[in-house]
Amino acid sequence: MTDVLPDETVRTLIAAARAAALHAHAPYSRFAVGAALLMADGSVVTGANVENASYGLSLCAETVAIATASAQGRLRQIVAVAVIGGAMDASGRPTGTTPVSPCGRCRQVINEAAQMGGRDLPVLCAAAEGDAVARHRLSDLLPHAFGPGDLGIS
Ligand SMILES: O=c1ccn([C@H]2C[C@H](O)[C@@H](CO)O2)c(=O)[nH]1
Repeated sequence: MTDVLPDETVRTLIAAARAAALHAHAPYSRFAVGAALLMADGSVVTGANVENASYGLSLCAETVAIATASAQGRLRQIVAVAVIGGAMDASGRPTGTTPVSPCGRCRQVINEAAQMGGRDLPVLCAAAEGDAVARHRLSDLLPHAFGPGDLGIS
């Protein structure tokens, strides 16, 4: 269990999420989101939002990152999540200084990784620019969650 993330780790994860957001496919909302997962071995897995012409089929950055970790057989090894986002400028770079918080569906997707990994994940919420970081725990963002334990799975 990662209790308190060192500031350097927080900065590294946010930088990775910002780099990932540059690959967002977000021509409809023009809101780029990047997510970075800290893995138990110290490596980082990232994702960016992938929108769709059928708007409701769009994939959030956090979900893309978690699916990538799962595809690598590492769903249980996620120890922290960072998310950043912001409105894209003309060149496609996310902008702004207001931290972004995971949407409700992403909180539930993060919860699957958290509960299967036996952790209460730190979720770091930052903006495209600036130093503001809101440090949450998943259990604060999604209290009383429905999860694998409700189906007898651990
Ligand atoms: O937690 C979130 C919230 C929103 N988005 C994306 C979805 C859509 O592409 C864009 C605007 O909602 O931001 C994410 O990637 N993660």
